[in-house]
Amino acid sequence: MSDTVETAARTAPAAVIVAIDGPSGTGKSSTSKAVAAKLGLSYLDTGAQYRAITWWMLTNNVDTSDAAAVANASAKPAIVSGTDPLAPTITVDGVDASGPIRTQEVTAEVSAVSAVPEVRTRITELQREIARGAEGGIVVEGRDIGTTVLPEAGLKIFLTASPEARAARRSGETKGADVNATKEALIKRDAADSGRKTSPLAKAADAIEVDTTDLTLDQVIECVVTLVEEKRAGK
Ligand SMILES: Nc1ncnc2c1ncn2[C@@H]1O[C@H](COP(=O)(O)OP(=O)(O)OP(=O)(O)O)[C@@H](O)[C@H]1O
Ligand SMILES: Nc1ccn([C@H]2C[C@H](O)[C@@H](COP(=O)(O)O)O2)c(=O)n1
Repeated sequence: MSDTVETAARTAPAAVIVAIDGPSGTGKSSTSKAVAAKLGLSYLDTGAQYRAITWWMLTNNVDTSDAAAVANASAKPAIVSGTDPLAPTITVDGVDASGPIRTQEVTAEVSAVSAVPEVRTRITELQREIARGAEGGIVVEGRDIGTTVLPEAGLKIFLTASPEARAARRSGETKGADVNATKEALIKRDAADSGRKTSPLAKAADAIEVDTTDLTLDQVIECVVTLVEEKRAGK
């Protein structure tokens, strides 16, 4: 090994896999992106992948209430995720899907599609492949990352927040949205995601829970950055 390579190997922080799970609207995406950008890690939004496959089902007239039909079609779409935290991307069959996957229509159907075991197997394989390929480390956010997708993750965080705080945050994004209706929709989606048989939304036994109800986004980011740095330092 040359001196330069040896020095780089000694000084480069160890590649870490960070799993960030939690219910809807707890701040997983905002926190994960910011933490990954600050620490030079890759970033994977696994919810976007489930949304992408749901969008494909809807645009290809697959009945999303028919689990067998969804299972049969689950291998068809080519889903590609870009992992730069400053510009994450998602394409389906080569088409940019970042806008269409955020529609109400997709949000309403994504829990049903993501509960189908064949869909989970397919998307979980993609996620593991991406995490394995992220040589500098990665922050992966979702619902079952710490429990099922990457149980070997070096650091697992489970974000929570009260339904009221989460609804207020979401309503702030869509001006004029009814906070109570938003809250009911969040609670319904969490119940479906927690209640499904295959790898439900759950906190891993070794995850650190961070209640973000009374924290600003900056405070949550700082807290997670500190936890990653401590992990890298072997504390
Ligand atoms: N601690 C916080 N305080 C105030 N607002 C926050 C906080 N965390 C996140 N937000 C805001 O709440 C909204 C939802 O956050 P975000 O999309 O990161 O949540 P999420 O857990 O990824 O949600 P989902 O699972 O539905 O994708 C965003 O508008 C974000 O800016
Ligand atoms: N690891 C994951 C990530 C997401 N899902 C499902 C359940 C969510 O309701 C949906 C959309 O996720 P969001 O964009 O809101 O983070 O995708 C899942 O089952 N497992």
